[in-house]
Amino acid sequence: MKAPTPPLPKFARPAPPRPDERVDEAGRPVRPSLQDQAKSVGVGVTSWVEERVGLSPFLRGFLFRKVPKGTNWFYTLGSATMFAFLSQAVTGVFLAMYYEPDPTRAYESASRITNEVFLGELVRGMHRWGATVMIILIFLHMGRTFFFGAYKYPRELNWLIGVALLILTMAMGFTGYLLPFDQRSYWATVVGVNINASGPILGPYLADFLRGGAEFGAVTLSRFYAIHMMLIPGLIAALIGFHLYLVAKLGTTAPPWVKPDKKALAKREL
Ligand code: HEM
Ligand code: HEM
Repeated sequence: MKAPTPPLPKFARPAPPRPDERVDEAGRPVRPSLQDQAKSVGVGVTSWVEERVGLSPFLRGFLFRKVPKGTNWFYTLGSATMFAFLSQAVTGVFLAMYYEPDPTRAYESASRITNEVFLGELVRGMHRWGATVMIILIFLHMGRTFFFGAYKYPRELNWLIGVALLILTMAMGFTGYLLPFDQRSYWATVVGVNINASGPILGPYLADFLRGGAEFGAVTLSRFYAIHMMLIPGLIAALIGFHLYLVAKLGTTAPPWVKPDKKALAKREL
């Protein structure tokens, strides 16, 4: 008699038989077909990861979630903003490989990127114009969510996270602007920091924090560089993650001209 199989721990699921472990009715091993062998290279790797990570229910829920009738191109503006940010991150990392955050070297290193580094002019141009594109897209996306009433219950928190993302994105533009360290970027930043200093109560402290003391100098540049390269991108990435989690959890707002589908609402499908 066959020995009973020991019970699996509660949390474990029996693994499906692998192509090379299959047996026929008489219990003889079945040679995997060529197709099975080919599958085990690609699909095998994904299922190996999936069996251990278990992300597919989450991904399926996110990628195949229902969206209301009437969803149109305006709904792509959030994703477009996200891709602008990703493009900024990729081009920014390449710029950081050549850029030197030192007052005596910054201008020279930035012009070396434009004039000498292979494709440097293209990458720097993409980063410079990408910054403007991201700001335009974020405002258009904010306009879409405002005019479609997507800030109302239950999405108020997502709107507030959006406001934080807007402020952080503008702070990226401000901190990045100093980095080329030419006359224009230097004096524009001096003016910007002085405007901050004129704010009530916290203003002078914020200006001291940005300058790294009472005077503009080498510390100011490395501070702006660290804030631009690490602090704010980390915050933006984390907030985008939370923003998207809420979009998936709460669903998408229907356009104002589409009547709510009461049946779907009752079933909490939208
Ligand atoms: C992870 C993300 C990012 C990294 C690693 C990064 C890195 C850099 C570096 C190394 C520079 C100096 C090179 C240069 O001046 O050409 C720079 C410049 C700049 N960055 Fe970023 N950046 C990032 C994201 C952003 C974002 C999201 C924005 C704005 C929305 C932005 C706006 C700027 C601007 C305006 C400049 C000045 C460009 C110029 O005048 O040449 N950056 N960035
Ligand atoms: C880095 C900036 C941002 C990124 C990457 C981003 C990304 C997204 C994405 C991908 C969506 C879902 C698709 C869509 O509706 O477009 C979304 C929805 C939403 N976003 Fe943003 N967003 C950003 C900034 C903002 C800002 C500035 C606000 C408002 C102040 C905002 C408020 C919202 C709201 C309320 C929704 C829900 C829309 C709905 O239910 O129809 N987001 N965001």
